[in-house]
Amino acid sequence: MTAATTIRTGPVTGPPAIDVRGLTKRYGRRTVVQNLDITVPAGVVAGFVGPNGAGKTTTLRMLLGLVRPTAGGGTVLGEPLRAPEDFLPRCGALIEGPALYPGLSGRRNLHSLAVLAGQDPAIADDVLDQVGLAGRADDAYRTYSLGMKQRLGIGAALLSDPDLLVLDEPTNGLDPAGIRQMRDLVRSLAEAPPGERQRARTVLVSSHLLAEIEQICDWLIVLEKGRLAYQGPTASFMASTGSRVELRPESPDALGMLADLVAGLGLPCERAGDRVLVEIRPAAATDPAGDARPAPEPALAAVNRAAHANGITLVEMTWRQASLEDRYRDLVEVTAGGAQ
Ligand SMILES: Nc1ncnc2c1ncn2[C@@H]1O[C@H](COP(=O)(O)OP(=O)(O)OP(=O)(O)O)[C@@H](O)[C@H]1O
Repeated sequence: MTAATTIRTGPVTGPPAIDVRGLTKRYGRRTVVQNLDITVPAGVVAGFVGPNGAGKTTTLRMLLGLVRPTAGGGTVLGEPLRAPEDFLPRCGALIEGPALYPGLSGRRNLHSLAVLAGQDPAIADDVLDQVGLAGRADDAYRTYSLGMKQRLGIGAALLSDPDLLVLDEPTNGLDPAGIRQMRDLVRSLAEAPPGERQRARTVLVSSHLLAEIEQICDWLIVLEKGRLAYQGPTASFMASTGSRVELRPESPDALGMLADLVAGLGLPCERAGDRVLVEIRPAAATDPAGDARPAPEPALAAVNRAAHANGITLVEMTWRQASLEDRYRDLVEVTAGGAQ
């Protein structure tokens, strides 16, 4: 399957792939997942992000019927969470390192798994191609790099042609090249060659590598201390981040007046070296009541005009959009002191 011949099947309208409410897990007196409402539309690549110990693996295990929730319920692929036997045949998962035979080749490993599952072993060859291992299919598994082992593990999860694929930290321990290959693979898994796959495939991938998630996921779920910190389109998450503009006047003597002018326009700012740093907050985050602050570009134009009208020449205006990391840090601060 090549990128040129693939089309995206989702996101699609229709019932969500995952729709759970109040999902909670307690171990003894410790609540490790608290009251999660998660909705993942069918056909998206959804990123499940959170620091170590946030409860990602526990949640994924609950969604796959491997751990019984203390409270909460809902549906996976339209079937009740409490009846995993009804949806598991349509799921594939890589939750822990793949359990494959070191002495067998990649092909033999997948053939054996297919036969054990009562499937046509020929599917193993398609899957090897899909995960980029066709060229090394006959080498022993133990000779594979960590990235190749992970990709073969994903291959094993793909044997049943699942509608929902769950991958727990597939980039863990990989070098930058391995991460890049995994990123391309994960994206391609929600796509399908024309005519081959009529149903949308949903991929739920967990990671603490926010930059990776930002690049490959349409949908984002952020977990912090067992609680939901954000859920929605990745693009909306990014749009709700603020940005910062750095202004450098031609003369450092103008810094004080420039800062006053910017503050007079209602924009928070501070002086730093030969610059004035202006914070441009998204309107919704700044004032939920709807008292919108200027959007970045009109705000910049207003700053520029005010500077010019007061005889200040700006020799630099640099606009830096806050990264996913910045936004994530904000969220983590807000939700700190959560479930545990
Ligand atoms: N079987 C268990 N018994 C007791 N506590 C558990 C059990 N499984 C997980 N926990 C605790 O639940 C919390 C969440 O763990 P979990 O593995 O779900 O987090 P995570 O977000 O996947 O973290 P990581 O990225 O480190 O794997 C941790 O504090 C962990 O120690």
